[in-house]
Amino acid sequence: MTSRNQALFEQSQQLIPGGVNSPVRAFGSVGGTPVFFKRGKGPILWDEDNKPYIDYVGSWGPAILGHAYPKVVKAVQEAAARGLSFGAPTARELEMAELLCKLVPSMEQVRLVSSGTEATMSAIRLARGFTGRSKIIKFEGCYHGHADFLLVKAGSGALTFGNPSSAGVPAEVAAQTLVLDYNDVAGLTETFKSIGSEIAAVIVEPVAGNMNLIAPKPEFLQAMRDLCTQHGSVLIFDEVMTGFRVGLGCAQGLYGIKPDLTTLGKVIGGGMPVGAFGGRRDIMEKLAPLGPVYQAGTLSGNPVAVAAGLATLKLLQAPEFYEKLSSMTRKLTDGLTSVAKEMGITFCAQSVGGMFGLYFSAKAPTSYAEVMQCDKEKFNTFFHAMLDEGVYLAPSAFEAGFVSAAHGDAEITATLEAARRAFAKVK
Ligand SMILES: Cc1ncc(COP(=O)(O)O)c(C=O)c1O
Ligand SMILES: N[C@H](C=O)CCC(=O)O
Repeated sequence: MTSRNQALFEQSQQLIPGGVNSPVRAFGSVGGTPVFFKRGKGPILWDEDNKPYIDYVGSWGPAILGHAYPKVVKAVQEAAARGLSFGAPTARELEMAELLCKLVPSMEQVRLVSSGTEATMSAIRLARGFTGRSKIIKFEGCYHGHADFLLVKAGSGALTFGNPSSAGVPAEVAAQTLVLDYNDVAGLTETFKSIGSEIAAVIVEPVAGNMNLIAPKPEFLQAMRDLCTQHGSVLIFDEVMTGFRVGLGCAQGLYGIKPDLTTLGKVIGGGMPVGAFGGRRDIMEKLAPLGPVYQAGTLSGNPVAVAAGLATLKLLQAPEFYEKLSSMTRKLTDGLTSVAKEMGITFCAQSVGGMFGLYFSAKAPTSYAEVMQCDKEKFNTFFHAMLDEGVYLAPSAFEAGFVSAAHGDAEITATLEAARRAFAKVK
């Protein structure tokens, strides 16, 4: 690791807990010193020592067009020049709401917030206010941000650091969250059979991306749709990661299942802090100021953030955008799988749209239990070998990766060449 990164990390640890402003950035899972980035352009990031990396993290998903995309940067600059925040409605928020309601199949109304966590936290409160019930169902290894009632057997950094259920969450709050196995239709059906009338909401990542990547079995999503309808529970698709990442209609468009509420973040802010939740009109109308469920935000619908989001969403509607993104992502995962096979490494990879999973196992996992059986030590060796080669993968075996529209054949070829040398170190 180069010296300026190290010096910055040492100084940061004096002033910022763990030296980072979000735990997964700390390299706690893979070991070593986190990279401090100073610049990004297209698919490339440069660290503080000017070393370039092909980036497959994309700010954990938002950078779908690549870094510093000129039209998005221009939209931000123009919006900033008009005023940074008004704390009052703007015409651009309406434009954003119109676009989201047009593109997300189940969305009839939407409210903007400033992060994915705010979106999921608010959606759960709304579902509870709407149904008058308290209990919610989530799935082990899914991460929905850091609200108390969702930090129960959670994925992402919580899983990486071995605290899937955080300290500081009162036991009585956690007791309202039932945790079931992802892709387990029988477990879900059984739970609804015994306490269906008490369930306010089921929240799910329709493609799980916070315990590596787990694709949903279509019958799993269908079962939760049917059970929620049957028992009057609110189905929430947490599309903070999958929204506009797996397709223009999000995961719900891809799998043809309409949730009652959807949460969004990441891509819809184009790299700026934006989240959103929306869905059925009769549910959304329970929100203040119309209804009794309170929810608010000083910077909600911030004009600069909305400008970045709108510019990004407009560009995603270009013909064939998702076909090209998906095919480039598949080229990466197919390429990595075949290099590993040639070299006799037990490894596989898969993608959904522009997100992907890498597994040191013979087949792609379908549950949290199977993810835990992948070889984490091999992933860590591979991660560091790739980092040395100038390829920046997510610094944890429990995170999905992301390809942007700026990644082309040149980056994929360079990545596969790097992987050949990195796999040699895993052997
Ligand atoms: C599926 C999912 N939901 C919610 C969140 C929380 O979003 P944020 O980090 O913007 O609060 C994340 C990511 O962190 C996520 O991946
Ligand atoms: N897995 C998380 C989001 O999807 C990673 C982002 C973070 O928590 O810093």
